Amino acid sequence: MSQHPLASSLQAWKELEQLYASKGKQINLTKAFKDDPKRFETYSRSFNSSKTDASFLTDFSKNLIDDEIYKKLLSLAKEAKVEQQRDDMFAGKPINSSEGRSVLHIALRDLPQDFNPPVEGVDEVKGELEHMKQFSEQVRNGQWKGYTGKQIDTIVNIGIGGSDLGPVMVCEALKPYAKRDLTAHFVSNIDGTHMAEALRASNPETTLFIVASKTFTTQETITNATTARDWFLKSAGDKAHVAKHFVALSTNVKAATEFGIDKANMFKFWDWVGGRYSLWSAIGLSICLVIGYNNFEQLLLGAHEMDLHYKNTPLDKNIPVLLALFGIWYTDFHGCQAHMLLPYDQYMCRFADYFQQGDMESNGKTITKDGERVNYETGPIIAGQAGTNGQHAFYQEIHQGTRLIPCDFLAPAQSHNPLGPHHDILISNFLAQPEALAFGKSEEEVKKELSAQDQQNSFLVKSKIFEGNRPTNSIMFPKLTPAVLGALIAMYEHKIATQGFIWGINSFDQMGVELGKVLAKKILPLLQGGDVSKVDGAGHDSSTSGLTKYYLTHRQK
Ligand SMILES: O=P(O)(O)OC[C@H]1O[C@H](O)[C@@H](O)[C@@H](O)[C@@H]1O
Repeated sequence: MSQHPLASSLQAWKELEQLYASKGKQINLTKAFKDDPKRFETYSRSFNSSKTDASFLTDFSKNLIDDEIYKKLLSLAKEAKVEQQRDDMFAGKPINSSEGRSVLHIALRDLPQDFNPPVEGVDEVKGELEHMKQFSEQVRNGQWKGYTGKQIDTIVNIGIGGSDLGPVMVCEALKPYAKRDLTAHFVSNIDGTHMAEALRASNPETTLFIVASKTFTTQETITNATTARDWFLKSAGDKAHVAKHFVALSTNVKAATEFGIDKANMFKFWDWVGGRYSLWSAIGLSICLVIGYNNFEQLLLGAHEMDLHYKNTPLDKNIPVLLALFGIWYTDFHGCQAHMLLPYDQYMCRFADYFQQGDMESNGKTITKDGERVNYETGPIIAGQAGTNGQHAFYQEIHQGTRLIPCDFLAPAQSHNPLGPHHDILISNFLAQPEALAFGKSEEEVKKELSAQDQQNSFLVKSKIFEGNRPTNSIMFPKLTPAVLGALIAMYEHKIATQGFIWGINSFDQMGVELGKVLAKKILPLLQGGDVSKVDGAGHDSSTSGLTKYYLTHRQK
């Protein structure tokens, strides 16, 4: 028997197809809630941690499920051997099979050493954390001085993808814990504008550049870092000063050394840390600098508590597993294409961007680990925005569009900025949207609100109807603390992993980002050569050649 069979060949999958056809698509949430006054109790789950302040409530009751479907989804997880695959991950087995690597971001936050996978490098985690602690404390308390003896007041994190999105998202989410007199810029894009704007706002005497790249070969990051170093040396002159102003976060010590970074200023991690799972590693240095090491440690500990929950909780109470299963129910049986992440917390405004990479780069795959092409959908399109901005932008389609778009709503009970009536108003929206999505507004209700004349206008009446039955998960936590954020991130990481386990795909490589990079490297010499007459013979299709010629004739001379 194959190790990673197509999910569609599993018995539970086939039974779910039948359940979808016989009743799944007709589940009516209004009726379901009326029939079962305890539906909220039945389908909500709590996460509590004894060692940190991380806790939250997840309400799954507004999903298009009944008891039979719910149980069948759990059987799907069992039959797909989710527990075995999860345990293999925690044990350090090389589950990233295309690259022959373990997947051990859980080891980066295993401070109490509960898992201790026997993999090379795991025993170095504590030492690297200690290095990050010492360095970040020196910078924050002003002991670390720039080349003219001044304290650092600006940091520029240079990285892209996983070496950017995590630090950006967390620094934004935990701003209430930030050292406010330390300005942090995050430069990712190869577009020179990104670096130019950061440099414009920085002083070479007081700026620390953090070059964050797992491979230390990424074109954007190396180009941006080189530009930053040139800019710095224009003022500092002597190359010896680079050591005070440039540090590297990488698994590639050799390439970082070649770039000119002092060994003492390198923070390393290991090939078993995926880029999009790396904020817990040295890649989190900018987070330590901004919020302080102790808060960073709380973030790790909160995530670790979620790791324990994922590892040790039976499937029917296992929050990441349930999120994964409901997601599969929509993606593969209801045919949903997208999934929205909607945090009602301004500080979480980059959360959906972060998990856009986390989910789409992990599960946007078509080939199972056995090399077969899947005959079902895998990872959904992830998007979202902080509430209530999204309500005034794209919620129209979620409420009344032709597509079913499942959403996760997240919100804190307490605000870091309790300002007049704001938080109650915010939360009233957080509560109202899932209610509106689930229960809608019937023709009868619409008519009651209209004048006798308007009631005759069938277009108007129909336009105001909300069909309802649009599924949501709601997640509430007391306050957005570092440990709560850590647990929430880990929860989604494990949701993504669980879905990948069920779909039989490898969620931990990213071969799909390679081809475009290779082609860009082939095209670049044509652009740098600047000879329009050479374009047609360069072996590109007529569209690429036509666009290249347009660029060469219109670009800056
Ligand atoms: O940290 P690096 O090596 O610079 O990679 C940056 C990014 O590059 C690619 O787009 C992918 O591999 C991402 O997963 C990664 O996060």
